[in-house]
Amino acid sequence: MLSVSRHSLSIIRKPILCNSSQGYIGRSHLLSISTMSASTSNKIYVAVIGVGLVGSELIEQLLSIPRQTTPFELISLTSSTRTIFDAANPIAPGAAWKSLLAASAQKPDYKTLTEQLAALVAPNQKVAVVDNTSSDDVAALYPAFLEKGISVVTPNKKAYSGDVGLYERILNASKASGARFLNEATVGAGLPVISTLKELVATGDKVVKIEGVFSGTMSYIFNEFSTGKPDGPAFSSIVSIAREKGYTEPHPADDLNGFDVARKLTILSRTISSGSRTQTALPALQSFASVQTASLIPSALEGIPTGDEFISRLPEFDAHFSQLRADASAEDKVLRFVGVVDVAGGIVKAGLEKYSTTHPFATSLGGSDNIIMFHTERYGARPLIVQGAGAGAAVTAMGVLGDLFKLV
Ligand SMILES: NC(=O)C1=CN([C@@H]2O[C@H](COP(=O)(O)OP(=O)(O)OC[C@H]3O[C@@H](n4cnc5c(N)ncnc54)[C@H](OP(=O)(O)O)[C@@H]3O)[C@@H](O)[C@H]2O)C=CC1
Ligand SMILES: N[C@@H](CC=O)C(=O)O
Ligand code: NA
Repeated sequence: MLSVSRHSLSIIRKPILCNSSQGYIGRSHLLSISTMSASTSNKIYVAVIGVGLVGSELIEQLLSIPRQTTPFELISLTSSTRTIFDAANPIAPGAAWKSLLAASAQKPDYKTLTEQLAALVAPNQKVAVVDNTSSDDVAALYPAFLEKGISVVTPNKKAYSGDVGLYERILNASKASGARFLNEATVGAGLPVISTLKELVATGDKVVKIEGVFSGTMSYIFNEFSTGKPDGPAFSSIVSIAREKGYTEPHPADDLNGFDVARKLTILSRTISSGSRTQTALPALQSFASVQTASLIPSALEGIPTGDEFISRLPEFDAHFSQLRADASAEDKVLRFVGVVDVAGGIVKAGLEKYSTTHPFATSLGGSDNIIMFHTERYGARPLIVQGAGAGAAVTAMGVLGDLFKLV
C-alpha cells in the first residue's frame, strides 16, 4: 500500500468492484456498457520510472485521457529516491501525484517492482514499464522486465544504443515472452522516425541511406548561432538557452560531444539490421562508441562531472566557435551537426558540416527541428522526409504515449 496521508489518498480513485485477476470492473453502478468494456478489456497497467521533464509531462498526458476511453491504469511511480505502487488504487486524473510520491517512505526497489508487475500480467491485462530516465542502471533491467512479460516503453537511448550484449538480450527476451520493447521517442522525440523505418524495412524496401539533423539541441544551437552571417550571439549563451528550454540531455556535454546523435544513429542502424530480410553492409556496432563521431567539446572541458560546471566554463571557448562561424560564412555556408547511416556504404558517422545557405538544412530548420531523410529504393531520387520539433517535453512525452497506445 501507499504510505501516504489519508488526505492524499482521498484523491486516488477508488473502485467499487475489484477483481484480482481482472482489475477494475467498474467504479460506479452508473457506468455505461461502453465504459465498462473500456475498463475491463485490454487493460494496461503502467509503471513510470523517472519523473523529470519528460516523465512529468507523460504522466499529465496519460492522466488527461478521458476516463471512459483510457485503457491505462497508472499504478506506480518511481523517482531516483522514492517509489509508490498500488495496483488496486490507480492514480486518478487530477491527483496530486507529485505530493503522493514525495510523501512516500519507500525507496526504489526494482526487484520488488518487477515481481509486483509480473504478478499482474494476464490474458487481457498487459503491464508496461515506462523508463523516462537516462539511467544505464534502469536500462540494464529491461531484459528482466521483458522476460516476465512486462513491456518496456522508453525515450531513454542507453539500452538500444549501448553494449551489443544488452541490445541482444532485449531482442531475445522480447521474442521469448511476446512483451514489446518500444522506443519511438529515442529518435526525433515524437516524430514518427522509428515507426517509419520499421515499416519501410518490414515491407521490403531497401534503405540506402538515412541522413539528417538528429539532435534538437544541436539543431537549436546552430539554427541560432550560424545563419550565414559572419557574426552573431555567443555560442555558450545559446547552449544555455537550449538547456533552459529542456532540449539538452541531463548533462549538456552528452549532446555537444555528439554521443546523443551517435546513439540515435546506432538505434537506427540496429533497427535496420534487425528488421531487414537480407544482410546489409552496415557494420555490427558494438555500441554507439563504434560510430565515427566528431565531438564539439574542447579537450579542456572533457570529463567535467556536472552540467552546471560545464555550462559555466563554456564561454572560455566562445572565440573558437565564432571563428568556425566566420569561416563558414566566408564560403557563404552555415554550420549544421548532422548524422548519416550510409547503409550501402556501410558507414555510420556524426559531425559538424558546412552547408550552402540555400540547402534545406540551412533554410527549412528552426527551433529544435529535426530533419530526417530516408533514401530508399522505393523513394528513389526524392527521399521520404520527416521534419519537426525533435526535443522538448511535450513532443517527447507524446512519442512515449504513442508507443503505449501501440500496446492496446
Ligand atoms: N528532453 C527531451 O527533449 C528528450 C529527452 N529524451 C530522453 O528522455 C529521458 C528523460 O529526459 P528528461 O526528462 O529531459 O531528463 P530529466 O533529467 O529531466 O529527467 C530524468 C529523471 O530521471 C530520474 N532518474 C535518474 N535515475 C533514476 C533511477 N535510477 N530511478 C528513477 N529515476 C531516476 C531523475 O531523477 P533525479 O533528478 O532525482 O536524478 C530525473 O528526474 C532521457 O533518457 C532523454 O535522453 C528523449 C527525447 C527528447
Ligand atoms: N538531447 C536530445 C533530446 C532528445 O533526444 C536532443 O537534443 O535531441
Ligand atoms: Na520519434
